[in-house]
Amino acid sequence: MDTVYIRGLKARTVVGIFEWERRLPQDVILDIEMSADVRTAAASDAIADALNYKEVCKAVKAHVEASEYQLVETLAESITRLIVLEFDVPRVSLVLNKKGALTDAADVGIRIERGREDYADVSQAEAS
Ligand SMILES: Nc1nc2c(c(=O)[nH]1)N=C([C@H](O)[C@@H](O)CO)CN2
Repeated sequence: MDTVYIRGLKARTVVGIFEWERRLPQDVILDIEMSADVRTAAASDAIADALNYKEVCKAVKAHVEASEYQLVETLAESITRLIVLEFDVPRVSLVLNKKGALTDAADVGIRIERGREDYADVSQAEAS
């Protein structure tokens, strides 16, 4: 399987457990790797056959900026769910970097990997 990736996607959102974090939006930086078979797009040279990374960026940024989660875990899970279900991606790996959250650390965050099987119940419910 091939990979379509996005690195360093920046979005501003309310995320955190402290009172000041509920008031002040912060930047999160996302690195995303999506499994994809790129052979059809390579043969046709048509964007319609490709996993369009610009469309993924647009959808993820809009989703993150509208969200208000407490934990990076919840935010990360919601992003992988969106990518798998809305873009029909078999497997996605996400690094969510919450830069500036801790003064004594360069950055903190979370890395998760999810696949269609993780959201199988949702896919079935939406199909019926
Ligand atoms: N595993 C996690 N630990 C912490 C989180 C989190 O979302 N997941 N969040 C915080 C605070 O909001 C922090 O970002 C600001 O001090 C602390 N630990």
